[in-house]
Amino acid sequence: MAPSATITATNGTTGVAAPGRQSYNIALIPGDGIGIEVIHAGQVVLQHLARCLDTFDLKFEEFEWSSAYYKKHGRYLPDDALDQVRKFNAILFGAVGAPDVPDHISLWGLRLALCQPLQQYANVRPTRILRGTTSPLSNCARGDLDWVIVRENSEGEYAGHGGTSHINQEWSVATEVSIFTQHGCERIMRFAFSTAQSRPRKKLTVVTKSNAQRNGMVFWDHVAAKVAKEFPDVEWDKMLVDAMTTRMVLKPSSIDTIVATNLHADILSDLAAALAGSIGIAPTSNLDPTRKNPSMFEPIHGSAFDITGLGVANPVATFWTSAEMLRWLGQAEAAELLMLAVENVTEGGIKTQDLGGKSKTVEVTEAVCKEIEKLASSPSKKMY
Ligand SMILES: NC(=O)c1ccc[n+]([C@@H]2O[C@H](COP(=O)([O-])OP(=O)(O)OC[C@H]3O[C@@H](n4cnc5c(N)ncnc54)[C@H](O)[C@@H]3O)[C@@H](O)[C@H]2O)c1
Ligand SMILES: O=C(O)C[C@@H](O)C(=O)O
Ligand SMILES: [K+]
Ligand SMILES: [Mn+2]
Repeated sequence: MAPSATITATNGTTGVAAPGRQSYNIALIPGDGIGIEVIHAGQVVLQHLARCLDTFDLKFEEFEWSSAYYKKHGRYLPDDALDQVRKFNAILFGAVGAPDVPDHISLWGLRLALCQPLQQYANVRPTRILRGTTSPLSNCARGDLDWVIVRENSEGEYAGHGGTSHINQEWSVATEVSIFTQHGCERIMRFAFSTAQSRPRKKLTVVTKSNAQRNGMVFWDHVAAKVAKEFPDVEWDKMLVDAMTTRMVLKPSSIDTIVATNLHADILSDLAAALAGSIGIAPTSNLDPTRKNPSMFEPIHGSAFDITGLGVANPVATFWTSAEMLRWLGQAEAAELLMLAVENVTEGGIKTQDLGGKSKTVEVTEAVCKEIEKLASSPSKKMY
């Protein structure tokens, strides 16, 4: 058998391009609100891409797990949900959250109920300014903001430890305990250092709060320093999370790869997306780097109740997410072509309102499909 080519992906991992024609089974979980709108747009674009390139196949199966399902069945997922999704090569997820369900029920019922048991411990959130879009920062050129945020995705502030007692008493008490384990910290640090190593600048910032959080975060720093020794070619620094927000705004070009805890990175990544132009463009990969379980890909944003049903949701975050999914599956060329098509469209001014445009979700989707067709049939297709 011919050896497979190794491809370095922007999500900091290596995908393996198989020698023959590949077919991938994708589980679609659109979820709630605009999640449904953007995932269907993503499916259209992915199907079109596969058809135009004709080098691999995609098969989709949609799952109705959502807040509507919860209201009907009293739970977000059936008992065998994990067994069902394990049969797929990847999961494309929209968002979960409904105005009439408490947010902690929806998040723990669906997103965390999938990514935690599937050991998708690395949450990867690249951000950059796409062609034809601008940063709200006045002196930030396109190349000045090109980051990858690595979010610890299995423990920390999302460990699920805590409780409430003496409810409705004057002495009510609630705890939310952050957990930092050697295993969890080491694996995410190793992933982050190797992500930094795979990028041209080989530069990592470890975000912390070890001045105030004197146990977990001191431990986090200690593990970072230990793992750093395995990566002598990666230049790294450490920054308190509050100061990191100012650095992101004032000195964006000083940053390349970032690693932060589950909560810190959640907050920093929404900021990063906004600084790159909009939360409507930013992708997320929930990766199980061991590949024992399927990884899950989703736009960074939520279900956006305020714009649900208006047809104005930006599908670009889902398109970029889809490109990251293809890269993870070993289809790096298709991913490149998809991103080229997306940026040709944003550069051409076909943008939703969050990017200052007037186009609807469906218009952006159609424009990206047309662009894919053009690029796929162009004789210089090998240029991307
Ligand atoms: N991973 C997830 O499933 C996920 C992520 C974030 C929030 N949520 C849930 O979503 C619900 C709403 O949360 P929120 O309002 O804090 O965050 P949100 O990301 O849904 O929306 C924040 C703001 O950004 C805008 N926005 C988001 N995506 C957009 C897009 N694609 N195009 C244009 N504008 C977009 C929204 O209109 C809103 O004004 C809550 O239930 C929350 O728990 C889920
Ligand atoms: O914090 C979360 O996990 C929910 C959401 O804000 C996300 O970023 O996925
Ligand atoms: K999402
Ligand atoms: Mn978030």
